[in-house]
Amino acid sequence: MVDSVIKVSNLRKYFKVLNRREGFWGTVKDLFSQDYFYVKAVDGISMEIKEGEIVGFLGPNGAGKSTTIKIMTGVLEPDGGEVLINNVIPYKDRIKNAKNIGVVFGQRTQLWWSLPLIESFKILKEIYEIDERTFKENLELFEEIIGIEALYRKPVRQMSLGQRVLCDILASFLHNPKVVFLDEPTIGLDILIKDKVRKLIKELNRRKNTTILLATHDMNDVEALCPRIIVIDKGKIIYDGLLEDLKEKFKMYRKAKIRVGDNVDEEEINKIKVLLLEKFNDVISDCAIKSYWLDISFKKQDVNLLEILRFITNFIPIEDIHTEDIQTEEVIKLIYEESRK
Ligand SMILES: Nc1ncnc2c1ncn2[C@@H]1O[C@H](COP(=O)(O)OP(=O)(O)OP(=O)(O)O)[C@@H](O)[C@H]1O
Repeated sequence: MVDSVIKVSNLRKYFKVLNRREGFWGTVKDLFSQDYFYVKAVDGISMEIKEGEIVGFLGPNGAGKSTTIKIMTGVLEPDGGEVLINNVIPYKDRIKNAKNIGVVFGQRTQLWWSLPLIESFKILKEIYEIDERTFKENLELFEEIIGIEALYRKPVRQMSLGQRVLCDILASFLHNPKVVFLDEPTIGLDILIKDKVRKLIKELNRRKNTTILLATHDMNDVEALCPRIIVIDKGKIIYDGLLEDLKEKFKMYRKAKIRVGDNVDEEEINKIKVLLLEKFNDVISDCAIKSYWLDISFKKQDVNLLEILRFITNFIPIEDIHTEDIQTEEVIKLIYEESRK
């Protein structure tokens, strides 16, 4: 049986936050204030992730993803519950935990800004006590997967964001950790580099059987890398399972993209949107306006698309229409909505 490398049970982390007042005198009064409230950043999370799994960790802003990762990496101590990363309690044994894990925060680098990349790698070799053979083997593997030898002499500050992220990912795998935490690794990257980053993550996971927890808002990351996803909202898990199963659950939804005539102005499109949502409020889950397009997500067994089209043409002309299955992004949105009902 494959072991669980990440084990978390009823994990909790609450932040005490001051109720701040406005203005100069408000700030002065705040200095003596006891008016606190608690933010339940992580509110009873449990999960088990097995060796070699890549799991997408999703949730809207402020859901508690980074706080959970900070607890798993030993940066924060939880207020309750249990956490074991490769059988180590991270906040109790930070050094041992650090040897088991790799971390990449998309917006920050762990590399030395002014040093050539290879020097950063050499420092990491010393910090993590990587033996010569492992170091050499990993550099050869990295070379084989993405060929970055040309970057070795380049200081990190001279790299493009994409090059920097690729190097940060490599650095996080250099000491052969059991688990790698990736927090928004593709944020701000262009589409080609995103693709390269995803391929690199996939290949490193395949070659090294590393467990990866990937926090992201980018559904293309999820599609490309994560068979399983854990979705959290307001500090609680609202879905833990296969992405495919979740899509199956919402497969009754379809999306119609409807192009209205050029002579229809924005105000009219907005009016139609309101009317549509009124008339089909049980079956249309979402209606967005993008330039001259109306993007409508609807439950296909409950309404015939022709009914919707007929309704629209009562008011404005339609020039074109495409239909497609609902995308992962909308599926995730639906699960957020369902959990908040
Ligand atoms: N140091 C802190 N002090 C007070 N509140 C905090 C602190 N860190 C996080 N929070 C709050 O805890 C909640 C969870 O934040 P967290 O950063 O974990 O969310 P997230 O899911 O990572 O969000 P995002 O996708 O925006 O990064 C938020 O309400 C946030 O404001």
